Amino acid sequence: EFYNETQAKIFLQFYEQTSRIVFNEFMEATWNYVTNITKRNRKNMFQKEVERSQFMMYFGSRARLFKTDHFQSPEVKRMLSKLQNIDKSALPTEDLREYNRLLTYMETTYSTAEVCLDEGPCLPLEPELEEIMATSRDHKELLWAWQRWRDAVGRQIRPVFEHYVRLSNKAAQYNGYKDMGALWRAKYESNTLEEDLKQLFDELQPLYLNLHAYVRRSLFRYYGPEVIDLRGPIPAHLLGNMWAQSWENILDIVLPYPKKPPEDVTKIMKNQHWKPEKMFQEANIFITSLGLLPAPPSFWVKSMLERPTDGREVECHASSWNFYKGNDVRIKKCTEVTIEDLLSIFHQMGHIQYFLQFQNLSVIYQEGASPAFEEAVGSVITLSASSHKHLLSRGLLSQEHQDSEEEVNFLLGIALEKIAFIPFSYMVDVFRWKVFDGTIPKTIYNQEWWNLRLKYQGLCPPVPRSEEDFDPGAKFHIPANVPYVRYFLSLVLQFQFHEALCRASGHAGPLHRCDIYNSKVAGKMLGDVLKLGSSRPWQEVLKEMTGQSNISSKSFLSYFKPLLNWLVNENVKQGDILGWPDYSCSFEEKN
Ligand SMILES: O=C(CCC(O)(O)[C@H](Cc1ccccc1)NC(=O)c1ccccc1)N[C@@H](Cc1ccccc1)C(=O)O
Ligand SMILES: [Zn+2]
Repeated sequence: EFYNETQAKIFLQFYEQTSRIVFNEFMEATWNYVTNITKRNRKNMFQKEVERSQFMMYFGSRARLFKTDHFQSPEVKRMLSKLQNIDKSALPTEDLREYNRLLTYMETTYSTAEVCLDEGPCLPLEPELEEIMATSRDHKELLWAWQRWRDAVGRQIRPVFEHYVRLSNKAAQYNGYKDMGALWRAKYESNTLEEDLKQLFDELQPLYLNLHAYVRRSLFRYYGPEVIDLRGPIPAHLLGNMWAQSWENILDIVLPYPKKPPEDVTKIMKNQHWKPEKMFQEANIFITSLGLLPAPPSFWVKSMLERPTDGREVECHASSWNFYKGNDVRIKKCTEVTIEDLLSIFHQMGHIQYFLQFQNLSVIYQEGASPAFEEAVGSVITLSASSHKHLLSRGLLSQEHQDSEEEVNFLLGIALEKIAFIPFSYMVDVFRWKVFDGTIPKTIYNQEWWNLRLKYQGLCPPVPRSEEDFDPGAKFHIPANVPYVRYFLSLVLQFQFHEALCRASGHAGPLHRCDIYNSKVAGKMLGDVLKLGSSRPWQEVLKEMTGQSNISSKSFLSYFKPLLNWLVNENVKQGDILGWPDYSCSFEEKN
């Protein structure tokens, strides 16, 4: 019955006013729960979630009634079509209650899990277990933490995961998609997404294969032939990270020129008595130096910058929050004083900057141009912040210049974070898309997870796995129902942004020496992208910023070109092969 455009505009106006209130109340209730996990707060969160879903159902179903074909305004068309995708809110009430119970159970199990020593304390993931995975060089201790975390989390999530999958697909179908993977992919407004992803992955593969071979050789030297097979996959507990997703913490083991070790920025931060608040101020200083918006006063009051010491249970995985009310934006992070956490804070402050820049847009457009844009904003600033030039200018390094060998050491450090992340960030949703579309049935979830870990990352489990285990459940985004391919696309996009911002700031020379700090030109270029939110297709936004309308691996490859030459040389010198033809970590004869 609503046909004409005028009524559509009135309908959207009405949505505009009411949605801010509903979303604000929902965000407050969710925030109260994740920063103080109690029964009462959970009940209140569920109540607000039901109200939000009823609200979305009302507007989502009415938005479908408009025949927009002959509407004049593309804006009205775009807004009405975005309103129609209401995700889980499309579920009937009983299914929705069940789904929310499952989601909260999985996320809370992950957030409150800990591993107890036979006698004495129980260790949570952050910071204790992550600290062990990052710093221990005893492969038996690493195995202990790796295996016990998976026992504590993955095994608890396994029984409910198939119900989560079933209800996710039901919700997707109510929204007109064949399964939840299709709904997630639709967010990228591209009908060539999967081919584009595959092409980007193939273009980056030579970098990864050479890094993998080089790291395997280094681990072979360090842990010996009983642990490492030079023609096989690498055991997943030896890479300095609970999920082997980024390997920067084992730079000391793999350092190309050990006689010229880089300064330990974490140690310098601790010597200079850095505190979490100062780390956030440091990121704020960088961002405002670009002429972008500062974190508002309420940010410093309302955020949770450290794990509380009053015994409250909290969700520690870092996240940034928009409360759709004036300038109320917050970060929740259990910050430790380390360089890794400082860079993670830059990532979070990127999300905050997006919120601040698009806050005058319609609520419907208050999101990134694509989920990859949201993730790339903070990470592109991190690329400048982690440069030798920047850390030196901020007093976090004291050694003036880097000779060519020190530069290789530096580039390898960045490669351990960024290149290692390529296959992991690609495969997490390859796994979930196959689970959603039924290619991977529930009987072989774990076996298929490890088949993909072997195929893409060249890793294997350090001990035999079974279908009682559910190792994907040990990674936050899977119990938390957060899509992951956004980080793969962000990995490529952040270098494309970096090159464009560096060029705009007048940088000349190798990309890895660029620091856009203080560049108002770069800041304006970035701000103009963020102001658009999701009001325009991301391809148009990218074209305006970089001149290209497609995501391209060219910038990523040119950033690491100097290192690739060195790695290829090194691997040839060592006679190392690329890949892992011995496809298993045979446990028997080694341990
Ligand atoms: O998970 C994160 C950082 C958290 C976040 O900022 O991406 C966070 C994830 C999250 C948490 C709870 C609910 C939903 C998503 N995302 C945000 O806070 C966020 C996302 C979109 C808009 C606004 C905020 N990083 C990923 C990948 C990554 C990114 C960058 C460097 C290293 C690693 C990881 O740790 O595996
Ligand atoms: Zn993020």
